[in-house]
Amino acid sequence: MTSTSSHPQMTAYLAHARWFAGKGRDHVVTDVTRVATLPGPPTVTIDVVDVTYPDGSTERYQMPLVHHVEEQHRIGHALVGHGTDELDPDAGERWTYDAVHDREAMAVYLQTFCSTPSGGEQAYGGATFHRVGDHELATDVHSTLFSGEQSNSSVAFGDDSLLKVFRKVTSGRNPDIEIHEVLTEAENPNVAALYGWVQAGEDDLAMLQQFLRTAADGWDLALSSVRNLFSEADLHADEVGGDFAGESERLGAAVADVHVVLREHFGHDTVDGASLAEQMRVRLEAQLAGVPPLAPHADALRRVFADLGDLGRQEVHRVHGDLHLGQTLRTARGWKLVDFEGEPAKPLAERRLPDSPWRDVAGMLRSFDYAVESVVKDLHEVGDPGPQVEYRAQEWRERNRAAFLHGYVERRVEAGGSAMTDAERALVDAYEADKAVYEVGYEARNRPTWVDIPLAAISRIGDHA
Ligand SMILES: Nc1ncnc2c1ncn2[C@@H]1O[C@H](COP(=O)(O)OP(=O)(O)O)[C@@H](O)[C@H]1O
Ligand SMILES: O=P(O)(O)O[C@H]1O[C@H](CO)[C@@H](O[C@H]2O[C@H](CO)[C@@H](O)[C@H](O)[C@H]2O)[C@H](O)[C@H]1O
Repeated sequence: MTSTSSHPQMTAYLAHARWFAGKGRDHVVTDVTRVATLPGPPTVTIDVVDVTYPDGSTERYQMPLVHHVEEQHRIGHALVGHGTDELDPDAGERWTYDAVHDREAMAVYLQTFCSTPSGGEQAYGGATFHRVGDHELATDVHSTLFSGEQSNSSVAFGDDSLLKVFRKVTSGRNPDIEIHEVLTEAENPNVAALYGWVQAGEDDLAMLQQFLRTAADGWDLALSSVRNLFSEADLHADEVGGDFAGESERLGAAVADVHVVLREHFGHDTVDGASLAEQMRVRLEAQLAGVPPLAPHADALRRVFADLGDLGRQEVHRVHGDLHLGQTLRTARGWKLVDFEGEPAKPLAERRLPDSPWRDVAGMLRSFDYAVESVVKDLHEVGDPGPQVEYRAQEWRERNRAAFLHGYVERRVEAGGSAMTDAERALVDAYEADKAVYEVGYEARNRPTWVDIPLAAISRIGDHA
């Protein structure tokens, strides 16, 4: 059922939603399609809205909605609209809210998953709920919306399961679900187990997975290690409390383990190394047009990619695609990787293509640089941290990058792969430059005060080119 009249309330709600990519641009919700009504009470619907921009481009977003007869003051911040619902006029006047903010609505989602048979599926209108494995979902629990929601909305059910509602609807299999399903079936210990998902036709709408109760964010852990080091400027990284190198090495092994499963399951191929270098050059040229701070480094970067030399054939397979410390969680049972959606800006079809595993490795290496430099940046805000801190920063960066790489390569060799070749080392260096180029664009758009971190890395690369 679709409504094509104007939707001013929905248009206004999107303008302030954190996950709405069109914030700050003129936009209008042109169509609303009701995909499903879930068995309540309260009445919960899954709507998909079409957003149109002045240049004629369109995007689709998912809006799980809860419709109450009475106003719900406790979730007033999530009010989408009040009045008669065009898609259900017989229901009379209702107060409609973004469902992820409402515990009663989330209990309906959970109940719907519970009544879906293990390993089976159940359809509600145009939405199909799927269950994976035999985990018995806890139902006597409260739901909590994660406050850091960015491109999606994540809701924890107690400390048992986690629902991730994908906001931007893109046609085709969502790589996060697809990869979690494969790694769960392979019993890989480095991800949260997949418990189920919601699908509408060809589109994946949401994913239910194991809640990692003992998880600590890898980015936060790395920052506290750096801060520890800086608090004792006379001590080396291996002498001061909070040394991270052991964790970095284990994280490298975890990434290698995940790569082994992805390679086996989705298959692998080889491509001419020169074509990977050419892709980096093309990405650079595309970024240069819209990101002025990159311009002074353009020639040095072009040289880095042009000088890659004869890399021979290089292996490609499915990878994470946007790996950094913020996508890692340290639990009591070791490291877990999250968010296999790939680079957010890329079209979905491209994110599912095989890619070089060294791209993920380079993403993590860049992240160790980010961790240390973001703490240095904080120190600069309160005065000059002095040369000793710069020296320690470099020490932390090199120590943890080396440990991660060692952990990765060693596990790869244990799994039957080869040691790192000179060509692969050159490829990792180039992927780091490539990622730093992407980061300059990302920071210029989202966090302009951070742009110096990838720019400084590019300058260092340029000095050696
Ligand atoms: N299975 C999980 N258990 C507990 N916390 C998780 C789990 N998966 C992700 N998280 C937390 O939720 C945050 C958002 O998850 P993520 O998959 O990166 O969503 P998004 O696509 O919105 O960025 C992560 O930074 C992580 O801290
Ligand atoms: O939103 P995603 O997590 O998919 O990734 C995007 O945002 C990241 C920032 O949160 C960005 O990562 C960059 O900043 C990180 C620190 O905040 C740092 O660890 C990464 O190395 C750095 O690339 C990521 O690139 C972007 O795709």
